Amino acid sequence: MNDHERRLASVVEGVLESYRDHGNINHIDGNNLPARSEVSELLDDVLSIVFPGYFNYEPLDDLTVRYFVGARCARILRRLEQVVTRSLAVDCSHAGRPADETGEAAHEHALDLLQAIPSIRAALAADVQAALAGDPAACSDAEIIMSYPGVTAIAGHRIAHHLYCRRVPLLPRMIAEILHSRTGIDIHPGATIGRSFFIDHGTGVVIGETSIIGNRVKLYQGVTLGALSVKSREAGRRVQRHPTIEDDVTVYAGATILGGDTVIGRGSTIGGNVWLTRSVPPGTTVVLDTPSLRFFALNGDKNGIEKHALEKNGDKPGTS
Ligand SMILES: CC(=O)OC[C@H](N)C(=O)O
Repeated sequence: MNDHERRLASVVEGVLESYRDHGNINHIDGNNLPARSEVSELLDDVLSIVFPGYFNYEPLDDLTVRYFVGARCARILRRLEQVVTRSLAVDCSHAGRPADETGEAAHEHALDLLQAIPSIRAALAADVQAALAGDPAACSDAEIIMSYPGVTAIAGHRIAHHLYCRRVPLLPRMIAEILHSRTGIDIHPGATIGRSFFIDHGTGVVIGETSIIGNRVKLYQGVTLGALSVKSREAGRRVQRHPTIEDDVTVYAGATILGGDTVIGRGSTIGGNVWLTRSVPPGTTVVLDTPSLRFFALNGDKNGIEKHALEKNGDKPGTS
């Protein structure tokens, strides 16, 4: 062995020793993990049948769409089976269970997701409509579907949430993080989100695992629906850690709403940069009085509070 080879051998020994010392970040049990790139491609395949014609080069018409959907469904089924099998195997290995029945379970999960596409599409049709109705800058469905990060995020979320609710491990979170890196919007797949949901702009939005969001809710960039304190995994899993946002609420840019007991009552408006850790009743407008950093929360006096904020700040509450 020359000096170069000796040094290389010693480097390898050092790395192997670190594997023995820090086993929690090794995956050396012989099972393949789902690759991030294949999950990303799988997500694109699903999106291509959810929004047909928008994300594929071949033009579709009444005749070709049937063959397109057939071919894509077959490919999604095969790819999903593979990644779900591997995801289930990771869970089995953590729990010390044999992974012998994962293939059959994966087949069921894959079929189940494909069967859910029509209902996922129904929800997304309402989300796209909410974007068109809620943003004067939006010109068409095509513009929204092809360019709005909020719509990409909610589309992927509705797919990931379906898998999460059926207890598919790992994969829903991988989908969520792929969407996070594509859009800047971080929605945990566990979050429950109602109909006609719209995130405008979107960068920096964080929606935690146990958040519950009602119908016709609109969020702007930088909104956090977060946990009030970090709990241990065991304690945290049993309780709601993130807020409930009731129907018809708008939350403006940069607002932070925290805690599992925090309920934003229906029809409320939460202004830009507000920090909120307690509930507000229906119809409340909460704005940050910037000069003195005090909150104004008035129930049912939307005009009064907005006027006050205008007088104080010389600007509109919230930003868009
Ligand atoms: C969004 C958020 O506050 O997350 C905090 C932590 N990851 C939890 O889920 O409790």
